[in-house]
Amino acid sequence: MRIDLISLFPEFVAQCAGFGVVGRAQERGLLSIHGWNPRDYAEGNYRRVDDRPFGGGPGMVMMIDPLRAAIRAARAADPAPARLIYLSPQGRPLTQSIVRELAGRERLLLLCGRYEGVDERLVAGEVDEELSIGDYVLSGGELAAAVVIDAVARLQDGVLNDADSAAQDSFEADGLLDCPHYTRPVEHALGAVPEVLLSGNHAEIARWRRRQSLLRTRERRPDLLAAAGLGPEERRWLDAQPDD
Ligand SMILES: NC(=O)c1ccc(NC2CCCC2)nc1
Repeated sequence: MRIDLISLFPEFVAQCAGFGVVGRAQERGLLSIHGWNPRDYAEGNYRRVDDRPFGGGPGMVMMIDPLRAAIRAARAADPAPARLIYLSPQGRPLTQSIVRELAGRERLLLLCGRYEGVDERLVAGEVDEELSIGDYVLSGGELAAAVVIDAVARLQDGVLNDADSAAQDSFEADGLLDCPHYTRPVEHALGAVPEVLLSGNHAEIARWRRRQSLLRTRERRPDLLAAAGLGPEERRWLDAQPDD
C-alpha cells in the first residue's frame, strides 16, 4: 500500500510510522509513505501557507492553493488513483470496520490540517472523505493520520508475523472488547494466572476468552454488545455462567 501525506510536518508522521510492525512493513516494502509539504508549493518569498480568517476570529486558516498544489503533486507521483481523506473532528468516526475497508485500498492520500483548519472550498472541492479518530481536538491532523496508518498497516498481508493475532483482535473478530492476557510468571504477588489458560484445553480456553470478552463488553461498553449481534446461545451463556 502507498500512503501520501499532505502536511506541514510530513516527517512527524513518517517518524511515528517508523517503529514496530509499521516500520518493519516499510522495510519489507509492504507499505510506503511519502510526504508532501504545502510550503514547498507556496508562492512569494514568505512561502505563505496560512492567512487570517474572513469574518475575523482567532487563529489562521490554511490557504487553498499551496494545499491544492501539494495534492496535485502527490496524485501525479503514482498512477494509482486514490481518494483524499481529510482528518478532522467533523469527520466520520473511525471504526475498525472503516479501517478494514481502508486497508483494502491500493493507496491513501491523507490531508493533515493545522491552525484552525483549511479553507472550506478546498474541503468541498478536493476532499473525498473526512474522518475523525475521536471527539477531541488536536493541534494538527498528523497524529490522526499516524493512527490511521498504524491501524491500516497492521492489516496488510504479511505485516503481523502471526496472522491469527490480527484476526483474534476482538474488534477484528466480532466488535467486542478484548479478553484479558497473561504471560509468565504463573505465580506473582499481583495474582495468579486463570487455571483454564494453563490447561492446554484449547476449546475450553477459546470459550473462556470469548466469555471474558462478552463480560467485559457488557460491563464497559454495552453499546458495542448491542452491535455485536450475539447468537441466542451466547446471550443465555453470558447471563447464566457465574464469574470465574
Ligand atoms: N479527532 C480527530 O480526528 C482530529 C483531527 C484533526 C484535528 N485537528 C486538525 C484539524 C484541522 C486543524 C487541526 N483534531 C482532531
